[in-house]
Amino acid sequence: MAPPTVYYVPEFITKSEEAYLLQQVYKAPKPKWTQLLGRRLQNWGGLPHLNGMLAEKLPIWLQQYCNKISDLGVFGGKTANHVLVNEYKPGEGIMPHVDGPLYYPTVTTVSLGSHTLLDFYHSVSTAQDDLPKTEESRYFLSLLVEPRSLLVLRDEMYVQFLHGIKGVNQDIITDKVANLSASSAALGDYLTRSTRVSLTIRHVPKVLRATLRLGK
Ligand SMILES: O=C(O)CCC(=O)C(=O)O
Ligand SMILES: [Fe+2]
Repeated sequence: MAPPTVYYVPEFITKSEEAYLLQQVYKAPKPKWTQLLGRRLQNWGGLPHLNGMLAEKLPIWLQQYCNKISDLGVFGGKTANHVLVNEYKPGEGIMPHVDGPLYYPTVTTVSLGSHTLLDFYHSVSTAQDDLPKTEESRYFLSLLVEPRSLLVLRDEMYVQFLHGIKGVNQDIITDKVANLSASSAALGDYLTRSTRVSLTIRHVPKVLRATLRLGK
C-alpha cells in the first residue's frame, strides 16, 4: 500500500497575501456564511454532490490560488475548482471525519491568521480487531499547520485516516507532531490559538455543465 502522503510548505504565501485573502474573506456578504457547530464556513465553486457539482465561477482572488496550487501538479494536471473557507475562533474545531469520495484523492489547505493542530485517527474499519475503539486509542499523529502554510494530503492519508481539530484554546507540541522539523515550533511549546481561517482547495472531478438550450 502507498505510504500516507503529506506535503507541508511553511510560508507558502507572504504576509501581505495573507492580509489580502483575509480581507476578501471578510468582505463576503453575510449570507455567504453558514454557521455550524463550532465553526462557520463559506462555500465557493458550487455545491459538491454525488451526481456532480453544478460549477460556479470562482472569484478571481480564489481562482488565483487555485491556479497557484494546481501548478504544483498535486491534482494530477487538473485545476482546483472548489474552495471551502472555514473560520475557527479559539476553542472551536471540527470533529474527526473523512472528506468523502467527492474530491478524492487530494486536499490542499492554506491557513490564515493562526496556527492549528490537525489530528489524524485510524478509521474504525482499518482497526486491527473489532473491539470498540476510543478516539484516544485511534489517534495516529498530528500536523502543525502554521499561518501562511500550505498543507497537501494525498492518497492514503486521505482515505485511511480521519482528520479533526480539537476545540481548544491552546495546543501542546508533543513528539506526535509529525512535521515539527519543518515548522518554527519546538517540542514542549504551548501555542495559543487566535482566529484561524482556512482555505480548503480541491478539485471536484464530477462537474455538471448547465447547458442552455434556447431554440436550436
Ligand atoms: O480547517 C481545516 O484545516 C480542515 C477543514 C476540513 O477538514 C474540512 O473542511 O473538511
Ligand atoms: Fe476535512
